[in-house]
Amino acid sequence: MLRLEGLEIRQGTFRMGADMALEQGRKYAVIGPSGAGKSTLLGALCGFVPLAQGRLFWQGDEITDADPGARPMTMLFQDNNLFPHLSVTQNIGLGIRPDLRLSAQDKTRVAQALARVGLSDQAGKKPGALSGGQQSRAALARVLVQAQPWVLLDEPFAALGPALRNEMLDLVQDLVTETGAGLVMVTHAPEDVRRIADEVVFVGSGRAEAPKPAAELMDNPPPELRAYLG
Ligand SMILES: Nc1ncnc2c1ncn2[C@@H]1O[C@H](COP(=O)(O)OP(=O)(O)OP(=O)(O)O)[C@@H](O)[C@H]1O
Repeated sequence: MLRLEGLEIRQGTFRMGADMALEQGRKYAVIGPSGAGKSTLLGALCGFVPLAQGRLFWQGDEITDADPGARPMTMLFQDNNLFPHLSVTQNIGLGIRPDLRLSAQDKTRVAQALARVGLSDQAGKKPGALSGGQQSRAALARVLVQAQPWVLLDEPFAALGPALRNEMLDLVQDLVTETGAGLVMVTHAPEDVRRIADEVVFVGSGRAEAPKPAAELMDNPPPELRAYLG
């Protein structure tokens, strides 16, 4: 369990609070108006945004001040964070060892991850030579080799068309189910929530609300969420 205990997060004059527990293996969608603090919340979980107050626990161990690399999570951003001068294989290898000194076993893991996302035949290419969907697949393969208990996605597929976005969401869903990872995904699209999320964290009015079951909440949204959904 990932426990957010009395968090206060500040970015300049912006402030938000969060107090909740996220259960291992569940899929959470983070939704709310633009500027409400969704990305800030993910940044705070990953250690990119410092906490002004409160404590963060993973499986009972405090990780409030842990370096981003020492936390039990991988973050995937919209731009996929692929290095343009490295091949797809090397980009994925970075998820195992930043110096790319990979053992035979590591190389096998990279090849398996590439196969799992359907990119074996693109392994030697640079990211610039891949389509948008293939770049997303490469980024997901890197998430896969990192094998962290939590995967955090910040509007990862917003630049893709609807059919491709659904394909990627289904792939994410399959990958987290296969690996038992938990998922926290920021999205603006209610249909994404229905497609993938078990629970919803609504961010608004300076607070990230504790998670609520997705189907129930989307069928019967409270006033603030109803106003956001339009
Ligand atoms: N580096 C920063 N310095 C100062 N203020 C910041 C910084 N980053 C974000 N903010 C402010 O924090 C608030 C929350 O921003 P955040 O990006 O988390 O919102 P969001 O809900 O993810 O929005 P969107 O849906 O538009 O991506 C905003 O008011 C923003 O202006």
